[in-house]
Amino acid sequence: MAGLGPGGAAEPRPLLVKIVMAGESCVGKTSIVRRYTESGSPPAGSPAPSYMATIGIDFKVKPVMFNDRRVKLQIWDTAGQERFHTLSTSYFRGAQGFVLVYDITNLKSFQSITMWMNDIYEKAGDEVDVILLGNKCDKESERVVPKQKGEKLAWEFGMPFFETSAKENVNIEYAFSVLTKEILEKKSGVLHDLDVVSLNETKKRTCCTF
Ligand SMILES: Nc1nc2c(ncn2[C@@H]2O[C@H](COP(=O)(O)OP(=O)(O)OP(=O)(O)O)[C@@H](O)[C@H]2O)c(=O)[nH]1
Repeated sequence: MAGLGPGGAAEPRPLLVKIVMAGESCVGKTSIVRRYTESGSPPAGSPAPSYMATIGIDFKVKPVMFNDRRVKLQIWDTAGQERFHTLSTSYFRGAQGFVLVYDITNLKSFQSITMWMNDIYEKAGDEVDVILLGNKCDKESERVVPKQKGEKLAWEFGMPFFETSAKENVNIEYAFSVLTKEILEKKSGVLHDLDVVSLNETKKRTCCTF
């Protein structure tokens, strides 16, 4: 149900948007979600934490405002390891948006993007909004995927593209704001209304790492 605003008027419920992170293992999906949703993330430039693979699935909620409307971004962080592929892609259904990530220092992660797009189309349909991120752009000396290649692939699929660094906090907030805008401008009519909840709330469900 709707809550009461400061003047006693009924406030519309927040909109729920389901976004799924996708891409190969170790490209930085969890780090990107943490950077975006956790105010306590290590300052840009901190040493990279040791890698802990996501096992199964995990989600966080990020409250944002869009055109004076409260929105809850429910961001699902899937495991990139091959052995979790069936489980991870089963969460693609019902998503309104995808953040598809490769690592600019890992050619295989870039070459797998077309396969991930096929999974997205198959499970979520071809109308869904997707953005492509070339992550770890702070590691310029180890780059093996030129920026132009990322731009070209994104252009072929008709999706926005950004190079990002979860470590240095480059383009993370901006990339999510572009995706949120695309989703809400196109699909606001079919998004779910939710009960009013605190906008400061950031929930974490299962976090299974080893
Ligand atoms: N230099 C640098 N390292 C990063 C960046 N993003 C992530 N890393 C590191 O890359 C490793 C893998 O990051 P994760 O976020 O766990 O990768 P993931 O894609 O979630 O991996 P899975 O859970 O296996 O799917 C970790 O050691 C991170 O600290 C970045 O932007 N720059």
